[in-house]
Amino acid sequence: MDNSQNFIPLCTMENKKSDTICIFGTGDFGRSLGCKLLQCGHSVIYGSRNPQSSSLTPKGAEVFSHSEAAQRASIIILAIHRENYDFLKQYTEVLNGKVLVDVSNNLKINQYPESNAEYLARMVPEAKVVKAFNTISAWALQSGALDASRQVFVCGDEIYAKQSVMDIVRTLGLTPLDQGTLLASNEVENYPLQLFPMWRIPIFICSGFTILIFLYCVLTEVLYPCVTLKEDASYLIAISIPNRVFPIVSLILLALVYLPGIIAAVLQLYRGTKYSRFPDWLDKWMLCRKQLGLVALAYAFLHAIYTLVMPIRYYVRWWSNNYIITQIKTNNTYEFLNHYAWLSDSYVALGILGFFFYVLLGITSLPSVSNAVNWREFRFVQSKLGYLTLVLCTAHTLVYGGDRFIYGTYYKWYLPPAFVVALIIPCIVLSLKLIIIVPCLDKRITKIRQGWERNSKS
Ligand SMILES: NC(=O)C1=CN([C@@H]2O[C@H](COP(=O)(O)OP(=O)(O)OC[C@H]3O[C@@H](n4cnc5c(N)ncnc54)[C@H](OP(=O)(O)O)[C@@H]3O)[C@@H](O)[C@H]2O)C=CC1
Ligand SMILES: [Fe+3]
Repeated sequence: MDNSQNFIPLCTMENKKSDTICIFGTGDFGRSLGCKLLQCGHSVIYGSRNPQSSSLTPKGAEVFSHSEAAQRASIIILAIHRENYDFLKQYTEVLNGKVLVDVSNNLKINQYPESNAEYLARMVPEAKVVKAFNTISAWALQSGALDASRQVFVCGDEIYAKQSVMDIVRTLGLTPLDQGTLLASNEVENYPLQLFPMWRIPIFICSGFTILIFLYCVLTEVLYPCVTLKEDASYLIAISIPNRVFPIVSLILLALVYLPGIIAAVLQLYRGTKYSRFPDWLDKWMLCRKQLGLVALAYAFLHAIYTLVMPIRYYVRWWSNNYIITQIKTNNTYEFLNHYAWLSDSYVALGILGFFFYVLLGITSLPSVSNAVNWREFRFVQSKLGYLTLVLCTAHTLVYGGDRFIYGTYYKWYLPPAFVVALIIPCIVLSLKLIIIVPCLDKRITKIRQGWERNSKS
């Protein structure tokens, strides 16, 4: 049966606003959306199980039975839970050719084998099902607090139906994002249920390293002196230990941003082709590199701030006063060591430059900035400047370590393992990168990446 005559695409704003929009369900979402539609100049009617007793519906909207309401409109928004869709079976006739907007969400990701919108399309095959509005909450529609969620994902198989819904979305001051056909509805329905999916692995890795290194520092710098020397060094927990943890974790995370790219290059070199899938773990790792880098930047920021407050710390002031008083008492002047001045200035300079490029990397990863550069420029900044940052930060840590070990007046036995932990991954990444950029390997990898080389291993 051809029902295309039943549905007339809405082309102009004038048509759009005069066309009646029907909402099935007078619950929270139905009422909020209806209210917003009325405010924006649309004519709204409701379809309800109990048209007489629906007293909470917004002023200016009439409430009818489902079949009567459906007859009066060409667009019907279903503000009803999927579990209650069964009643629609009795109205398939009147719903033929109408645009049915599915706004439903589920309680769990992939709760049903097929998406709610596909389920609806199967139940009312002659209707034009469009998925929309599920990412906007009733509360946000009511209170106008739409700052965080102005985007409305829209998908559907019928292009005109989808276009009409997108036009309505625009008249509400929201931004429609075309997600394609109903095949995308599963993803659209899962979207509001996700909790920072791309951030999970970075936060997990970062928390793991933070806890381990923090515990190591507390054990060696607080508990060990407490047990062996009966010394209370617990004040170190507030600033000294975090300021050891943040740079170490930051450097490790920055190296972990570049490690998957190197593993991928080694794999491609080994396989001799790019036409072969990476293992799943590598894919996931590659996808969360930006988030890893941003967490690393946050830790670098903390390290910078913690370092800046050093001079106003009681412990540091006491230590430096004591140092001067000791010289006076012993009538002794410690000589100025030129190489020591060089060493300490070098690690500070390397740290400042490393931090500067770190921030630059963070800024260029912002969508508004990355949109302003082309792909090659973006790759240049993220890759070349990224490696430069890694080199500077690794050098900063190495020189700082050298400063402590060679000339430091307070060399401690527990520092070398901490430096090894901080430097091992960055050093692996940098050495592998040095090997990969050897001209013959670099040429080969360029060939592979441009698809000129395929071999039997693919
Ligand atoms: N609340 C929110 O913030 C959001 C909700 N949604 C989606 O909107 C839909 C509605 O949610 P919400 O308004 O919160 O839910 P409510 O429970 O508040 O409202 C659901 C409405 O569905 C109707 N209904 C209930 N049972 C049946 C049935 N057996 N047969 C026919 N109609 C029935 C009722 O309307 P009546 O009595 O008039 O028939 C009821 O008011 C859901 O699919 C939800 O996932 C999407 C985004 C955000
Ligand atoms: Fe530092």
